[in-house]
Amino acid sequence: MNSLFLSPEHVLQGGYFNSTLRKLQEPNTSIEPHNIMYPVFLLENEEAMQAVSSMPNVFRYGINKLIPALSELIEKGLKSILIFGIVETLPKDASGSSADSAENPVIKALPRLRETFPELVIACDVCLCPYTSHGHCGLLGDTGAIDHASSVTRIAEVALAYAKAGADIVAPSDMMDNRIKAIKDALVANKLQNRVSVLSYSCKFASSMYGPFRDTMKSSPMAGDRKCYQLPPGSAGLAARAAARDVAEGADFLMVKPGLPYLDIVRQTKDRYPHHPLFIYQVSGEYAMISRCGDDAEVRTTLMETLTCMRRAGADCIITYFAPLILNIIGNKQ
Ligand SMILES: NCC(=O)CCC(=O)O
Ligand SMILES: [Zn+2]
Ligand SMILES: [Zn+2]
Repeated sequence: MNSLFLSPEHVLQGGYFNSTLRKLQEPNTSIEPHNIMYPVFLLENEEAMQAVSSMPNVFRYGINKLIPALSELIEKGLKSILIFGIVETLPKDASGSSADSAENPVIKALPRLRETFPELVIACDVCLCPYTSHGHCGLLGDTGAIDHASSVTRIAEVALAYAKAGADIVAPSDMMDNRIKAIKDALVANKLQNRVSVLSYSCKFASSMYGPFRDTMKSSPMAGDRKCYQLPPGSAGLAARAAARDVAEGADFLMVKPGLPYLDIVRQTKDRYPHHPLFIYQVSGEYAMISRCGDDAEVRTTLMETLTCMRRAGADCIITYFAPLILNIIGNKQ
């Protein structure tokens, strides 16, 4: 009777009955420190430290508070960060001039971070929205629509300024067409091409899951939305073309953002570009959801399951506000 239901070639459970065997069944899904990048919010006021109300356990730091916080995390294994500058007193204007002025918090902090943490990989988000009066990611022309040529020129200028100040990676999140080529050209013209890489937010969707981040950064557009430059959530085709374009323009690394609802795009991108390390941005809305999914233990297991699935889908590195918690979890396991 039993044999009717147990045809040997259909028995799978013999292959995963203990944890070592289960690990073998999950290839390339381990979470090690180099698989994690930590986004940090950097304030102008060097002594400030503010909690982010919409994101539990996330803070905005002035550089003098950020350095000790990072030291602790680096001791636990942190390998890379992604910096977002926030201006509070510096002017926001039509050209986003505070993005790369001498007073910009990122420009000021980079030499100190570089010197204090020589081994840390420092990526800088490159966008105009935190610095423009209108809050759009590019510059606007007379009609109020994005002006492509001036936007790309300005984005490349800002990326170059961060590269010169000490960034290892510049990460344009603006989604203006052709910016990767403009940035690569600027790096080559300044002989920085072999010590600065470009992480393209290649497949960045116009998602509703950026809400807590925009509160934090005060970077919502004053009017309109970003649907004319970020990708429509249902479009796998545009995501494929955007990745292809960025690869052709010389992107070193690709990204899919947000993460969890877009794992099909992660797999599609990895399959087409297996030789380009692929990042996922686990965005603020994902952070908020997982943070509230249950008690501490449930948050931890849900988080680690999510990261495992992101790795399974093809992600090499996950940009996540959970980095401090992840370092604790994987540190305790080893
Ligand atoms: N350019 C960076 C983002 O838009 C981050 C979004 C998020 O964490 O919600
Ligand atoms: Zn932006
Ligand atoms: Zn953005």
